[in-house]
Amino acid sequence: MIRAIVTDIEGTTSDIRFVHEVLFPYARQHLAAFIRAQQHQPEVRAALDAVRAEAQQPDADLAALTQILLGFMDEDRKSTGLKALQGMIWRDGYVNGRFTGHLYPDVLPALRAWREQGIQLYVYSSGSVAAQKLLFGYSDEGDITDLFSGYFDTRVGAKREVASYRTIADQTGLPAEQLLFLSDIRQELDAAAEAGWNTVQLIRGPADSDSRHHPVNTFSGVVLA
Ligand SMILES: CSCCC(=O)C(=O)COP(=O)(O)O
Ligand SMILES: [Mg+2]
Repeated sequence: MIRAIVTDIEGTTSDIRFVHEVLFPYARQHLAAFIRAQQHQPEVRAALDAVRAEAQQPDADLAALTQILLGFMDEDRKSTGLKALQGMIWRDGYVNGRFTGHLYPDVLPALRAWREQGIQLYVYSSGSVAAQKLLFGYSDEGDITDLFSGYFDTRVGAKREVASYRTIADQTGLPAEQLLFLSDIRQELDAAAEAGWNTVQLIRGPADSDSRHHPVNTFSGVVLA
């Protein structure tokens, strides 16, 4: 019996185009000015140090860091330091009404129905936990963060690593067979399945013929065993 559902964001609850055509360009546009202005804030300093370590450039100055971060963005690298900075930059965009977090129309009714059935809901995304809370806090449908019991990001590990799903299971306090992961990416679902989780693949675009995961086009197609 499924007792908790963990959902991915990009391509699952929300359109990839919102992330790649709205969020990522906004972060790119504001990156240099943001790190120049906020470099002494402890959480910004920590993220910049993490980027220096990841890039193996311990002495990188702000100009070098900006180039490193733009390169990480170009390769859509799921760098924890980059993701932390993107989340901080997006805050202004959400708060000032420049954009709202995209939600497919089938998502909110399903999340509400699952909560009414007593199922716990969690988020697992490469976007930082702060960025996840912003997307759902300033979503197209308003603030829906009260639906979620917790949020996980790459600090528990990468989404294609089996160990990440074992860590999340430990943190929910539930056995793997009572957990369901929703994602559009086959390799993430493979890792979750190897950790013993149930999986369902969201197919918001073209079919994935190589996948062994149960495919659905919308959250309303998710059937809980
Ligand atoms: C929190 S929304 C931004 C998502 C993001 O930065 C990203 O890299 C997409 O990651 P996901 O794991 O949701 O595919
Ligand atoms: Mg995804």
